Amino acid sequence: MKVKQVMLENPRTLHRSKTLRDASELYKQTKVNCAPIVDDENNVVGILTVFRLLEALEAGETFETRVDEVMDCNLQIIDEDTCFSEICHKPIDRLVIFNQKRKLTGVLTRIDLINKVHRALENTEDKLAEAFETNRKLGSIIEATYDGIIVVDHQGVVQMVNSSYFRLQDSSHDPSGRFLQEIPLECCQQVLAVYQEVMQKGKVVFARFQGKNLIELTITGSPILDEQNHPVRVVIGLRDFTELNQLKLQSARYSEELKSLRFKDQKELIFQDIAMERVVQKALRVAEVDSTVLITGESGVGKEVIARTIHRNNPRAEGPFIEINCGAIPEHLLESELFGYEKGAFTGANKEGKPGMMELANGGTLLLDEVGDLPLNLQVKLLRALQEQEIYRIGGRAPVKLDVRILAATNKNLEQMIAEKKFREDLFYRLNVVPIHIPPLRERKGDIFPLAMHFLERFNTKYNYHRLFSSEVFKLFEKYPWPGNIRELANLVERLVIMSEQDTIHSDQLPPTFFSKSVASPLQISIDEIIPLKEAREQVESELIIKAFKKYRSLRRTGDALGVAHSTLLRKARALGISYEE
Ligand SMILES: Nc1ncnc2c1ncn2[C@@H]1O[C@H](COP(=O)(O)OP(=O)(O)OP(=O)(O)O)[C@@H](O)[C@H]1O
Repeated sequence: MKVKQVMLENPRTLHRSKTLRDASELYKQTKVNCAPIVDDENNVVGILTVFRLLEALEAGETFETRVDEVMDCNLQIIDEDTCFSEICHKPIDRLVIFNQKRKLTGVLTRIDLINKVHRALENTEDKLAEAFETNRKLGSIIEATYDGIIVVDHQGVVQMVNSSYFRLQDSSHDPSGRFLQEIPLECCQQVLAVYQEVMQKGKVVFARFQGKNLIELTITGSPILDEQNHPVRVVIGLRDFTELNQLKLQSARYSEELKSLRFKDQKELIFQDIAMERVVQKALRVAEVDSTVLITGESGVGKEVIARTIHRNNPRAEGPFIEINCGAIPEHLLESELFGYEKGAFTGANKEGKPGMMELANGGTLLLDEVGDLPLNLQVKLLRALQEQEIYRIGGRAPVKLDVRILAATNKNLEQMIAEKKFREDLFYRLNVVPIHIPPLRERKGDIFPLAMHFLERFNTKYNYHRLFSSEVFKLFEKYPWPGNIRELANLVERLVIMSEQDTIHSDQLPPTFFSKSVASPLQISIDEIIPLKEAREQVESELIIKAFKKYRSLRRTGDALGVAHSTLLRKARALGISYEE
């Protein structure tokens, strides 16, 4: 502290001819207790303190006495930049302070000094209290930090640790005061290496530590530098990822459990065979994203069921699931069904116009079932819609934005159709982003029993029966090739439940196809002449359909017997020119 910081600045002076009365007036006015006395040239010639004035009065002087008669001439002259510690032993009453140009700038009196020191003390106390509070706050922040903290000095001695540190240490012993290499931590060597590197480089250093039992730490060393930028202390932070890893593991386990619960929750999706389990796993995986999926498999294997499973497990699950059967809608209506139309687009159109299935599926999923039956001109339009993510209604000019997840299903061999130029290759690749093939029921025999039981329970509940299958029935079920797949199985079980006269359903109630040779060996067809395969197929199909129509006289039962969906049956009959009356 310099003298100029504690002196009384620019004191009022008294001319040496002034009296003690003038001096006492000056003290009263300026509330000071001393005054430098100057001569005609304004040189300081003495100093008169209150104490000296009182002494003079006591000794018999009067208020009319001149100040230069009683002033103290033994002046102590000090430079204002002198350190206070150098002058504090001198008689303070008499200090007159000059600046470097020898100009009077202040006086130092005892009372002023006491006041100043008192104020400075008060100030220091406030600052100390502030520092104490900041220290306390910093301390509690360090304590509250989840990371373990070790502060190490430049000699490698631990100065302090926070309480989080003890989570990582095997014992509760405070390592403060010990050398860093002695701290009881599994990662002690790595901590030491970090400390040494920080001390060398004076920069922040990171390291990773992988211990036993999923223990994983990030070690950070940060230097505290002195004024010459040399590290004097190192703050080491230990961030523990162990719990995070455990949580990750736990959450992975939960999500696995959730997945298997979801498996079980697919009430409409019964499976036990490993082949089908793979299909379902693939479907659930692809459900997490929005890729286009092409589901293939024979009629009735469950393509639509898998499509619904994908939708239900997709973030779009709350959105609509719209299915359009491209094979069941007459060609001239299909376009307006798919894309919709504006009012007055064509004769017979709804006056208000109508949104198409693609538009209705916005925010959800669109299943293009029997996509192989899509006429070529619509294949082009569909491809454009999928690429542009927008459609035009028939007669509409403004595009409608699409946000639809597309699933397509078919029982046709699209690759063969491409070769025959009946299906566009570019559309095929656009749809076949993720292929899912569902094997026929005869190739996943493990599903026959659970499916049969599932349908038995469903129809028992529906019709309020308590039917059971005899064991021979299951044996025959397993041998049967199920050309109509699960649809055929479901229909058969429903029929057996209704038609059976007793609760146990025996094998003799099964249709003759279950006992025909064809089950064991392929059908014998006699061939008289060589004809093109396509023609032969059409002949066989048409004979079979006519025969089955005659026998069953019901579209549904005919379909069941031939193992095809009604829509497929109708389409085939139409294509072969077979008229059908129930
Ligand atoms: N795994 C399954 N669990 C329970 N029911 C199933 C399963 N797979 C299919 N089904 C049922 O079988 C019937 C036929 O299934 P789906 O319509 O999904 O077959 P598809 O392959 O789409 O047939 P198509 O090619 O004729 O359209 C439906 O009634 C469906 O509920």
